[in-house]
Amino acid sequence: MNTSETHVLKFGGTSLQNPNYIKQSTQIVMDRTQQAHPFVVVSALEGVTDALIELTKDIGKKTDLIETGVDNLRQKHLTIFDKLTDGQHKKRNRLDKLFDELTQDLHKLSLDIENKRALKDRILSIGERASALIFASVLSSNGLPAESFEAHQFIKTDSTFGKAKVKQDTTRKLIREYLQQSKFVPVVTGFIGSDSQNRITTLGRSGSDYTAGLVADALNADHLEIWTDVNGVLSADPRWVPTAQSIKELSFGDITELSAHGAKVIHPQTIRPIQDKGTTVLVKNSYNPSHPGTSITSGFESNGALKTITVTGPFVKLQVDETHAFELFSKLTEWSEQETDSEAVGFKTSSEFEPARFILRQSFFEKVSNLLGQWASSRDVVLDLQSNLFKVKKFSNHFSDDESLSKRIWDLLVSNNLQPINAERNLDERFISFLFDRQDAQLAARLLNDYLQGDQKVIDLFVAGTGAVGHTLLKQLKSLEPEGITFRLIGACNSRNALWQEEGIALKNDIDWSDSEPTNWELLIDKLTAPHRNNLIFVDATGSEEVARLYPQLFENGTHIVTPSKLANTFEQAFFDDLQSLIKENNTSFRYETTAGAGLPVISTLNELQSAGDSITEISGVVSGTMTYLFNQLEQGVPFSEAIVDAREKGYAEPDPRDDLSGEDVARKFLTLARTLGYKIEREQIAVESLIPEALRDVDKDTFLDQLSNYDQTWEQRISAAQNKGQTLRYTGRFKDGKVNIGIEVLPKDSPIGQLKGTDNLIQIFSDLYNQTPLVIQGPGAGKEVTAAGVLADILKTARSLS
Ligand SMILES: NC(=O)C1=CN([C@@H]2O[C@H](COP(=O)(O)OP(=O)(O)OC[C@H]3O[C@@H](n4cnc5c(N)ncnc54)[C@H](OP(=O)(O)O)[C@@H]3O)[C@@H](O)[C@H]2O)C=CC1
Ligand SMILES: N[C@@H](CC=O)C(=O)O
Repeated sequence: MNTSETHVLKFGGTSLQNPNYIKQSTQIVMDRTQQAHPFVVVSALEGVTDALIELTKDIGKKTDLIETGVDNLRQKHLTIFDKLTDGQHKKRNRLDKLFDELTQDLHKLSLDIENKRALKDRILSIGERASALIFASVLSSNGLPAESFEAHQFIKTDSTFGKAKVKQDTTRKLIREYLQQSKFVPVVTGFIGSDSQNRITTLGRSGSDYTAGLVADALNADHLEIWTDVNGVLSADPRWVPTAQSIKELSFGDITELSAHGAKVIHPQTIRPIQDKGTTVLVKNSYNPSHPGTSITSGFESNGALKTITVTGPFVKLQVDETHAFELFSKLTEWSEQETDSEAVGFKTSSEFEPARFILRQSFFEKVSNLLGQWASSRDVVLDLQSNLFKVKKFSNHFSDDESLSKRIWDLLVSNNLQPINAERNLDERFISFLFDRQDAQLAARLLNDYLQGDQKVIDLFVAGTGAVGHTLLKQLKSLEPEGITFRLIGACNSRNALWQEEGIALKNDIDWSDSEPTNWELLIDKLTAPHRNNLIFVDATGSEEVARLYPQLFENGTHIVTPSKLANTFEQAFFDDLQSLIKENNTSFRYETTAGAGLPVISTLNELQSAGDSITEISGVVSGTMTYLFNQLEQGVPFSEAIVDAREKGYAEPDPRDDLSGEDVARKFLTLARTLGYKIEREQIAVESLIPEALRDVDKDTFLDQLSNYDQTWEQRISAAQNKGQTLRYTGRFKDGKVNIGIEVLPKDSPIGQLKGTDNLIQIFSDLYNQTPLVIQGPGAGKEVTAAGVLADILKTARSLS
């Protein structure tokens, strides 16, 4: 063991939630011995302190539940012990005995024969005492001799049970005496101490962090490491802000301030014992030990870059009539002096002559409501009462030197229709705080967090349709790292399953549908149009009419849409017009580049020519990849029926290949192009030559595919006839003078269109500027890869246009 450095590693309950996590945490300690002398501090196993608190509640009325409650805890600990150790009998007996002790203490508590508060602390201490025993035994069983220490032997406190104050000098001396001499790796119980009469005390919730700080101080540790279940200190609580990011570095001042203002990172006292030392504090993720986490040092100067949001609550906003305002103010002042929670009471106005407004912690409000009840017997005193409110606080060192920062924050909230119920700005303490109801608090926290990430924009995506195009798109998205943009896939669905994960679905090759629900568009639309949505791009890769008909609802809610589906633009003209108005009114965007020519830049070229003042006079050529593929296959002797099935299997043909063969797909493309240019045309006005044999026009898809081979010979003859004359068949379309014509053309094999290969499209654009020779766009016009890439390009353009 290299003892040149001393590292104190504290493992919280989340790092000790089951045998696998305990094993992982002990492995971290074992690996550390290569580099330093480790001292371990542990919390109780996850959920155990809560279970102990629950057992103590109303104990007098439920003594019959003591045995079962204790037995559950005993079994939980012994099972883990047996699973992870090589059966160290003495330690197992000690563990077992702890639960006998617990039973006796719970009975004593029910009989009310001893100081209740002291008894409760002793009961709560069982969690840490049991976990330290297990942790040390696991280390020893794996070849690293370790010894558990009960910290009440050396952490000396006053007798404030539940939140005892530590006597730091005595504690420091005793920790050194006990731990420095240990030949083994010490595993210390967090959270507990003892008073001058050696009665066990506790240091308050999350007090194990504080224990670790005290141990680090006494041992002059080089590192104090807090091991938890997230990648260090995050920019916000991920339950409020799923995009919260890990902060690389913080100063001691930053962390103390954040902890005091509700960031549940580490116990506010943790840093105090070591703040004048050179100890580096690291907050790390025991599930992801290679992540650097957050480093907190006394020397670090955050220089205003403290990018953090906290959300605290719930609060109550109370306004009383002026006759009672002063009395309530005095009473609250008196009560708040005894409160350790700095946010229990907030005053807004407090003059004798006007209604006063108070913002109170909801739990504290109970005290106040009794008083109001007494007053209410004489008259109505409560003028306004709002509950379930939350404070969103943004921290920055820059409020004092950058006046525009708070204005920018206000503008951000206002532009998202967020009106705080109350706002406070506190220059000295470096934060600005807004009070909202729960829903607005969530949106505000997300907006502020995303804004604070500076250039990094967070864009939510929902992908409907995970077939050929949708699935390929998700694969392409996985390997994309666009500068300044983080895409968060909040949902995806196909016709069977819908998966929704507000915090973002992990982008893997295939979506894991195990937590999905059956697809239900009514429910999905409710979620997609929830009022707090911001910067959401809905991608429709379904080709489904049901989905395309939902666009108006999405646009109305400010959602942006990207789609390769030709449907929405080709329903009745009135629907198209309606979409255009909604897009304008709601300042949203609609990108559908891949609906004509797949990945080829056809629509953007038309838009650019028009916006440059050019006037388009004709669009003609081949816009069906499947048709080019089909004719080329036929020329190589592949039967008609096989070529169609093959085109679908390769992902060129539409979900229903009859849409290609009927010419419907080409009609939709020309209709889209014409409407994009501003022409008003109904689908019925377009003449289309269908390749579907008369007899198969009204049969279902399976019968159609079954009977297609009956027509193989006819097509073989038609193709050879053309080939014999040096000609070829191509399916073309022309839009000119407001009219569209679509059908088969017989062309010389060596003409530009006759030479098309694979799934090529060739689109000629004639305009005032391109009036002699057309502007020609040529390339593959079908296929999942090129189409998905085109959809991705539209997503990126949309994302870049959003603020
Ligand atoms: N393939 C190409 O080359 C090009 C395709 N496009 C267009 O892209 C779109 C998708 O084509 P492609 O990927 O080939 O088609 P697929 O048939 O391979 O995929 C369609 C997907 O949409 C899902 N779906 C269908 N209806 C619904 C519904 N009502 N609700 C939810 N999901 C639904 C299907 O679910 P399930 O998996 O359960 O069946 C499937 O996952 C079409 O509009 C097509 O015109 C555009 C340009 C080129
Ligand atoms: N089925 C279509 C796909 C692209 O829009 C085609 O073959 O062109």
